[in-house]
Amino acid sequence: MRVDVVSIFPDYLAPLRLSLVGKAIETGLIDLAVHDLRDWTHDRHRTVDDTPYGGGAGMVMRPEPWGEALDDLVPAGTDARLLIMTPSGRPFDQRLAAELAAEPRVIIACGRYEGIDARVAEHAATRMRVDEVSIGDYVLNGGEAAALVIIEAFARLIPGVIGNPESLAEESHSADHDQLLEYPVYTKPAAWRGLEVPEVLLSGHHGRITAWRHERAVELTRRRRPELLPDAERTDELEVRPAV
Ligand SMILES: N#Cc1c(-c2ccc3cc[nH]c3c2)n[nH]c1N
Repeated sequence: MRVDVVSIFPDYLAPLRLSLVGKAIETGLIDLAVHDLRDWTHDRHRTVDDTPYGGGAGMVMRPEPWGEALDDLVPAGTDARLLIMTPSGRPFDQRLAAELAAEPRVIIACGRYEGIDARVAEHAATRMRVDEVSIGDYVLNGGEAAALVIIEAFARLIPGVIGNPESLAEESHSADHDQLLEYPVYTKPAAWRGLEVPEVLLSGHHGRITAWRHERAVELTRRRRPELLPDAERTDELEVRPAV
């Protein structure tokens, strides 16, 4: 998979060279290129922003550099998916991560200031698939942090990136796990600061362990994210429980 990221702060994406995503890049599973949007400006000050039409605070990113960047990165006839990071975008979730993991080509546009001129998305959509995406209902200063999150989320789903693909199956929000939150995990020592590992996990009884883990996953999901519960697991009674 080829991933291009365009930003005025390309160094912000340096952490992608670390850890699992970094290994995937080294082994060629992912071909990552990070670009400085200012390389597509032509004035002495390498200007990427201007005042907003209609007034208002802040500045808006000019369409011309973005248009030229996308022309170069996505030649006519190329099958590519453009993600534009924006707080007003569609919520990013595991389903979209899985979709992106199957794409041959993803370009990620990281805006700054008050955002990117709306015509960039409009024009790009005439020749590629465009998704305006948000990683959550809070406001960042730019799209780079969101790009890091999204790239990590989909890169780890690419076959070969995670050593043991079985570990993907039981994760929170994974389609294989009924969209339940992940059950609590424990490791040695069996007793730590007076706190014991649940006995069932020491029993070696795999059937009981699987059942216990599912119960904990449902309980946790009901308490923290009831909207994720399948209908069969929902209960209407108000559960007063310690906030954990
Ligand atoms: N994705 C996402 C975002 C953003 C975001 C994205 C791009 C820009 C450009 C200027 N400000 C931005 C905020 N804020 N919160 C999110 N979930």
